[in-house]
Amino acid sequence: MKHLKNYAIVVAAGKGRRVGREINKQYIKINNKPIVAYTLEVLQKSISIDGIILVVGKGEIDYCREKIVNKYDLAKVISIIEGGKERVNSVANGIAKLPKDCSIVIIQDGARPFLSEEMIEMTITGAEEVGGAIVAVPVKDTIKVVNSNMEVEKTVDRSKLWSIQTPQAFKASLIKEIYQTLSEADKEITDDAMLFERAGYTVKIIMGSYRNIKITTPEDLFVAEEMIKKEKGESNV
Ligand SMILES: Nc1ccn([C@@H]2O[C@H](COP(=O)(O)OP(=O)(O)OP(=O)(O)O)[C@@H](O)[C@H]2O)c(=O)n1
Ligand SMILES: C[C@](O)(CO)[C@H](O)COP(=O)(O)O
Repeated sequence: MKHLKNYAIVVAAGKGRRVGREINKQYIKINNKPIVAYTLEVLQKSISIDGIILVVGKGEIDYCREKIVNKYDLAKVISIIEGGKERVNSVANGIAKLPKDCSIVIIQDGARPFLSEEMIEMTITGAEEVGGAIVAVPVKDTIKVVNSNMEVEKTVDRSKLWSIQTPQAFKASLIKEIYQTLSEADKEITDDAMLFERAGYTVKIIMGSYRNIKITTPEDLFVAEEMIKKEKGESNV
């Protein structure tokens, strides 16, 4: 029987506008290493990942091959390809490049460098069991619905609300089929599980970590720097 494999798609083709730096946020260095290299290193180390497809911005392929993949010995990276207009289009480009022997695919934000090997293992197991599994944490704040006049309409019951992260893992056969139905109207899709849910498939929640932040605004960069310093024993925090 043919041995089936698990592949990761790392999407790093965004512009990082909200961080507001001149370079794309995934290449900002923390402790002298680009953010996306931290993300890729965890996948490289995972015994459950056989190969990685790295999706990057227009004109960034050569830079990524030289300054990220070769420099940090990321030998599992099998393709570096160009992304699309929205995140969902970058994921679609990655899915189109999946090798035929792919059993489970893990989709990971390049800008979320604190994933762990345990999250990878648990989402793969969850996807094998029910089709899809995503990492998430319970919402901590009180959540209110606010109208356009900045007045509170109501307070939502947060007991069922979870904040969604990556990694997100799916049976490759199902996610390939779903992404074939993608249309222009799907540009509002903010994670891969949304399409999976819409198609009626089950998505299991795996407990994530409040450390597993996405670098979205300048404050996240500060927090990420402090967490990395602390891991290396260089901080008083
Ligand atoms: N067209 C896009 C948009 C986003 N991403 C990736 O999807 C992840 C999550 O996206 P987000 O944090 O929204 O990144 P940006 O789009 O870069 O941020 P911003 O909206 O601030 O410009 C990031 O790793 C980003 O690089 C992508 O591959 N292709
Ligand atoms: C997929 C994701 O990380 C889940 O939180 C996120 O939705 C992607 O980024 P965005 O900031 O919502 O565009």
